[in-house]
Amino acid sequence: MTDDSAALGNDPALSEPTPADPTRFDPIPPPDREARDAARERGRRLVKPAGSLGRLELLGEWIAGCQGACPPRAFERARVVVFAGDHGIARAGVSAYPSEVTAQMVATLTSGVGAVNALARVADASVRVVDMAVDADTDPSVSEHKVRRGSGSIDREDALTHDETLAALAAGRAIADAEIDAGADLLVAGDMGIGDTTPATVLVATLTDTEPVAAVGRGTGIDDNAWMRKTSAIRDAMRRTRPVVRDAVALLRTGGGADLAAMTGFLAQAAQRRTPVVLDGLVSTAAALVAEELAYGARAWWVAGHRSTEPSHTIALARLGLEPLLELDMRLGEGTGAVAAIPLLRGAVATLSEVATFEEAGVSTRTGED
Ligand SMILES: O=C(O)c1ccc[n+]([C@@H]2O[C@H](COP(=O)([O-])O)[C@@H](O)[C@H]2O)c1
Ligand SMILES: Cc1cc2nc[nH]c2cc1C
Repeated sequence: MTDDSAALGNDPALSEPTPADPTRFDPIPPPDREARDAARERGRRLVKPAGSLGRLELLGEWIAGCQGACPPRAFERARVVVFAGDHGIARAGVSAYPSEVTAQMVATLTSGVGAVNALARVADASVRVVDMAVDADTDPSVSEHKVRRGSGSIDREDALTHDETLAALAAGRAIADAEIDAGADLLVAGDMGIGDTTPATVLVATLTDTEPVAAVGRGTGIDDNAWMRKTSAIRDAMRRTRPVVRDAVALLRTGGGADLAAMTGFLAQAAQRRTPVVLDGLVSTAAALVAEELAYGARAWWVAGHRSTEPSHTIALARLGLEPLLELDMRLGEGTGAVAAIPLLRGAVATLSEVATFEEAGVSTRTGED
């Protein structure tokens, strides 16, 4: 949810499915200004002191703009897609956990017993897991879009080939299309991948020209020795990513991974299809930063669910101009921070649609007003 909302047209033809070239986007339409203004006006008439619901009011206005409707409708199908992948850089000792956890967690999340599954049930959202590059054989129900087993070790080689990068971007876009066509009206991109905070930090630090030491974080909870290895890995990877900073596809190829590329396509395509997204932590926000490079204006369709403890998450949010809804010191990924915020979005819709106006309730308005 950003403040700028330059008025472009509202042409439904812009909501086309993914074209043959996965890097090409039509101009991203902004959310509907009229519906947003109508929501602001309606908010003023509701039976409460003006502005007293604080940022919940802005959230409701943003949702009204995304839906092009005032009052906004209750979300009917909130959907979390968890993008899973392994990263060669994990072999450099940059995580507190071994790579095999990725495949094990894919099975856990698919069985519905992970943290994101529990939070999603509370938020009335459903969860889908997709294996983009897990370094193991996973269930065919999740591996339809798999690009490879493990992305390259970005300190010394590309994460992906050019064709794999395009395939992952296209997969993310196709997944967004399929979810929206199936009725999804609110999307979350979650992540699961041991080592993935290293490439995510590389993408953010490269795009924001940040020094590795200012961007590096503790990920799954690394000790000081692993922190030094991770900082060196980020530094080495950035030697390879800096020269391609202006080329989003080359950036994903050199410093990203198949999961990050798919999330990038997913987030940009959601905006192309006028579907609001709740961003999660560092990894989804790093992909969002790249998606904004590919599809300028996409950020107007995203709200930040929370602020993770990762320093580069704060850096990425600042660059996108997004203020997170929650600050709970979460650092799990999977989409958990985004899903934790969904009840706030539901509350913003409910207040705009269910609260009576002063007139309806027969309550006196502010002193000095007619
Ligand atoms: O989203 C975040 O901000 C976040 C912060 C720290 C860790 N994670 C999760 O932990 C894993 C990556 O941590 P690491 O230390 O292995 O790079 C990966 O599965 C992420 O989903 C996620
Ligand atoms: C157990 C576990 C679960 C996770 N979920 C997201 N990242 C994770 C990392 C670990 C280690």
